[in-house]
Amino acid sequence: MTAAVTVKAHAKINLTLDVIGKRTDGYHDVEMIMQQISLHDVVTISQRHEDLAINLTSTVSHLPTDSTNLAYRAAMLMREVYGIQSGFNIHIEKHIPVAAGLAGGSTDAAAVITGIAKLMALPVETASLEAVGLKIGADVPFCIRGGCVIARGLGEILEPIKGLEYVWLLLVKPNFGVSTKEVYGNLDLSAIKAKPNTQAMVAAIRDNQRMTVISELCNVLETVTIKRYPEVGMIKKQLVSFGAEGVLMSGSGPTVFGFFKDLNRAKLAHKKMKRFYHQSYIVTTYNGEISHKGDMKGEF
Ligand SMILES: C[C@@](CO)(OP(=O)(O)O)[C@H](O)COP(=O)(O)OP(=O)(O)OC[C@H]1O[C@@H](n2ccc(N)nc2=O)[C@H](O)[C@@H]1O
Ligand SMILES: Nc1ncnc2c1ncn2[C@@H]1O[C@H](COP(=O)(O)OP(=O)(O)O)[C@@H](O)[C@H]1O
Repeated sequence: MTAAVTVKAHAKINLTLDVIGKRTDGYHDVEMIMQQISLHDVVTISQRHEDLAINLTSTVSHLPTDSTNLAYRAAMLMREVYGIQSGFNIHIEKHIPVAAGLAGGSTDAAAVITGIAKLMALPVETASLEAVGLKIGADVPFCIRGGCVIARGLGEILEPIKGLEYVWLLLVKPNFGVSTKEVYGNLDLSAIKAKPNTQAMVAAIRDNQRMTVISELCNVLETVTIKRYPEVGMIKKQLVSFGAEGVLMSGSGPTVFGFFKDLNRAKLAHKKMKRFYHQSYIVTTYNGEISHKGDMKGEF
């Protein structure tokens, strides 16, 4: 049996995000296009033969190492669902900013689920692992699937689509985080004026119509987060003034991403934004190892 498994846990952005309605359980039905990006954590998992403990370590001191860490919960759940009689050591090399709208916690949980399945050579289908992932959070099934999808339902009904081709993006995370629960909780569906056109975005991605992709960027959760944190709107304007062709907040925020024509323009804007926001990263879209041209964790 393999001694340790290492998984790259990629972050995501939302190219569109629509909320269709509120459900009776308090959750919301969504329709959104999710795209993985090159920025990733590195999650290493090994089996503990001596006990049943989950021993989690990470490179950042403020990240919880107990059952409030989604990666920890994922390991507990895998043990329970598949009757695994051993513990696990999990190490997270953290690069994705926390509480940022980039699915940092969800992707670590997804990496633990797929990592344990591989480590233990479990004969399971991806769909079963996604069902386990949904018990942790709405974004976890997508993080297991990867690439680019239209996500519906809570975010777990996944329709894979052709991914956005290699695009240079600058991510800027303000120096605060937001709670996804609070953002959905403060959403007033009747106040939403601009809704995404999911099919128009799918067609623009498929046909590689860059300018149409940019004009179709739309996230209804901006109505909540930008109202509460005007700084997010200011970052969008700053990115445009520094050369971004299109800008949008990812997920519930507060991270903003901007599209850049080439790496040089992205680097110029990055230099300017980094003076105010140390958590800013040049990244690319990510559609799997084969099509990807490098290994960037956001080191620019
Ligand atoms: C907004 C999005 C967009 O991709 O991402 P993030 O900004 O979190 O990255 C997702 O919908 C977030 O997914 P995720 O962060 O996994 O959500 P969960 O942990 O399952 O839920 C956190 C809270 O958000 C609310 N929630 C979440 C998903 C959903 N479809 N409807 C909801 O109302 C619920 O109040 C829930 O208690
Ligand atoms: N492995 C993890 N990485 C990041 N955050 C985590 C992790 N486990 C639990 N969390 C918690 O989950 C919350 C949401 O973080 P994160 O998943 O990064 O944000 P988002 O859902 O906005 O993408 C934070 O309060 C954070 O403390």
